[in-house]
Amino acid sequence: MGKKRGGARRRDTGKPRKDDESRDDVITKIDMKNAPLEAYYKAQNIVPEEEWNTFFDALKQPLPTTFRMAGSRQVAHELNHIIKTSYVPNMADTVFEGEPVAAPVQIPWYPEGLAWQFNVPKKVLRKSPEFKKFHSFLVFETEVGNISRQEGVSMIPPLLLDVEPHHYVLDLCAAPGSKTAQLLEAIHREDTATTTSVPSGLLIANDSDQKRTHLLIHQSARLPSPTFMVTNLDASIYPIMKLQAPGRNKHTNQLLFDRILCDVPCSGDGTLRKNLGIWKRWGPGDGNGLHSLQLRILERAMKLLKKDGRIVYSTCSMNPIENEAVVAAALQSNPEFELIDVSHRLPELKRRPGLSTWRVTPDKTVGTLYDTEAEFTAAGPSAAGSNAKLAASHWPPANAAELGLERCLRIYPHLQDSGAFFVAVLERKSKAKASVTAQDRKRGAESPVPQPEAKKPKTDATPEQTDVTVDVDVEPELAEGADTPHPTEGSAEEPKERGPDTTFKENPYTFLAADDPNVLTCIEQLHLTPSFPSSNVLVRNPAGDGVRALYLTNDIVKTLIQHNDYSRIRLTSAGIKTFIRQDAGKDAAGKDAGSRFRILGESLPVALPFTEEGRIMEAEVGVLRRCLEGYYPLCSGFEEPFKSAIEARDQGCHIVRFSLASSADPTLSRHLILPLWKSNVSITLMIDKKAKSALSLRLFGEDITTAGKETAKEQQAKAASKAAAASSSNVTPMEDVEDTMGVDVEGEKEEEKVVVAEV
Ligand SMILES: C[S@@+](CC[C@H](N)C(=O)[O-])C[C@H]1O[C@@H](n2cnc3c(N)ncnc32)[C@H](O)[C@@H]1O
Repeated sequence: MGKKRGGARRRDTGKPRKDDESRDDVITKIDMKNAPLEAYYKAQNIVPEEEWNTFFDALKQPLPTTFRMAGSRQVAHELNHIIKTSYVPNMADTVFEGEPVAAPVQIPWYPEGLAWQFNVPKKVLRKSPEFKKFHSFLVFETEVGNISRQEGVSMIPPLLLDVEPHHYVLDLCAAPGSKTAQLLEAIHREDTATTTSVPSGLLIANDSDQKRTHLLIHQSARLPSPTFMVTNLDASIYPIMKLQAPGRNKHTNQLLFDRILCDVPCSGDGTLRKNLGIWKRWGPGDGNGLHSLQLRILERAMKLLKKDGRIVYSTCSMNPIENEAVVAAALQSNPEFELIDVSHRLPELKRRPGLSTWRVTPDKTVGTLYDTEAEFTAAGPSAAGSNAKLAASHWPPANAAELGLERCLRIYPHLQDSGAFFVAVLERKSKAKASVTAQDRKRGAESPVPQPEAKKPKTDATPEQTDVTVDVDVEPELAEGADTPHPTEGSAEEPKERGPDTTFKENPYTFLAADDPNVLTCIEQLHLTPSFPSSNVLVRNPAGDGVRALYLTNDIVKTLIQHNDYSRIRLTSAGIKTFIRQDAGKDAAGKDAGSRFRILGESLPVALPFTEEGRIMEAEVGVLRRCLEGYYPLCSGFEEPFKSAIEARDQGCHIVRFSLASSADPTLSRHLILPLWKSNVSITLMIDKKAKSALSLRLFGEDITTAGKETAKEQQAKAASKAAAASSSNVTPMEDVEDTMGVDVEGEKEEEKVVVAEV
């Protein structure tokens, strides 16, 4: 299950739970102090002096719970309407233990009012009937991917990246994937509630931590996409991939991106309100140490970007060494880039400009800070912490004032009751504009361009070697500060070419021929239309194994897989698992019915546009109710006309359009399309039990599923035994220290998700 966040906070009146005693993040309000942290940020003047106390007090307050509506736009608006018109009015006048409790409110700056926040103690969520009901709704809708719990400020970078469905997008440090999900939604903005579009774009989510890449795969399962790939590489040496040159069979181009998100690893002190352990362990060395990696990642992104492309660089740290210093150094060495003014974007988001001056300390007590590298060097070896590895790029460059650093966004907790965050939006300019910028910067730079001491990306000076001709415009690498040639698309350097990675243990990715018997069988059994992209079907089976699952990709994902060694790019996932072969059990005569392909429930929106309309069955909401109430309702038990219709169908996968016209809630879609599996005498809905519960709550206002009823019984029994134990020991039972919504983006998700149909 998902990691619990901020969950280890000790209650004001209670002692820590036994299992909390060994944890370093268990901390009370009284421990929320760190003298070096306070001295450091005061010295950086990150907020005006008169604002300091408000700012610092806000850092000690519990962070509100925030969430946004995810999934297709139609479902998002539908659920938002339900929250606004049903749940919020219901919670509006809640009084708990004599105190009024505020209902959730929409986050004012988030587009279309699709994000919310609330701040109530956990016991309110558990004990107030109004909040409890809302909490269940959130938990279930989060489980099925219609709601994403995400810190409010962390929603900003993808919004400013301006992703469109045709863009090639790279998320370099992506895990656990809350921003990746937003990027996927942007690529899929043309999707309807029932059907997934097949955008021409691409999203590669990368993380260097192999375990965390699996969180990305899990996260993306909530929005199945044929455009999606996951890689497991060090972002600072991310390789250039090859792709098919249009119309030239034996030629490849280098893959450059329209949009790159660098949400880099950072000290995380912007998350002090929820990661309380940071109060104990924060030191200036964290940011100093991360600076070089952050800079190498941003500079690598710059090499991978198309001309006129956009990079968003972000951290959840307030430290200028991890923020403005990184951006300034990267701009210095890549003069064709500039910071974009986004002051008109998200107008209700309260923000402060980026800093143009900051100070650096090698001393963990923050006793001395140095304004320039020269001052630090002059202090000599006797200065505290002088052996710290500091580079010129830690300090503001001489021409910092000309870099437009005030265009960066700094978000602080007291501005709108949020976490702290830093965002910079950079664009690679076209030649004419860039040469002016470069000349200006050259003139402005009084000192040599600062470079970090720490290791630089291991890059060759030559473009990528390929086994076929590389069809790209390659220009010499732009000299720092030079005013002559500017790199064009395709000029990125390539880290040393590596051979296949033998340590990489994933199964291979093999495209099947369009007339492969497995593809033809799948098309025939599921009645797919001729428009089905049968040449974009891949399998992940080791050679010789029978074909079980078929994955679907779009064209760009296919060409990338075909032109790049999957182990070299450490490709962990590509495309979307759409069809699966399933044993059909016995037929009516008791004979083995063989195996048949079925559509995975969560991938139905991908397959639906290719399904013959005439094969979709129609049913009333009563049929759905029975399918939710029992695991395997008998075909013979349904009312006509569905009874005869289902009995006439073969064993295997069928798609049903349920009419919700008679549903009491007018805000719901009028249709719901779901896959079911027919065995010899019964049927079952092919969605997981949590998706069934979410659907049941939405349609019937209660969880009528068998699993839901069993869980409710277990919970009642647990509560009764807790109460009995408490009354016998005369002690109030300790509240659980669970995450308020039970699940977050790191939570594990079961297989399939509910699909709500178009009105
Ligand atoms: C701030 S987190 C990213 C959060 C993520 N963007 C999200 O919104 O869910 C930073 C991530 O960078 C990864 N990371 C650390 N060093 C890296 C490197 N050299 N290359 C790629 N990823 C790296 C970490 O494993 C971590 O998952």
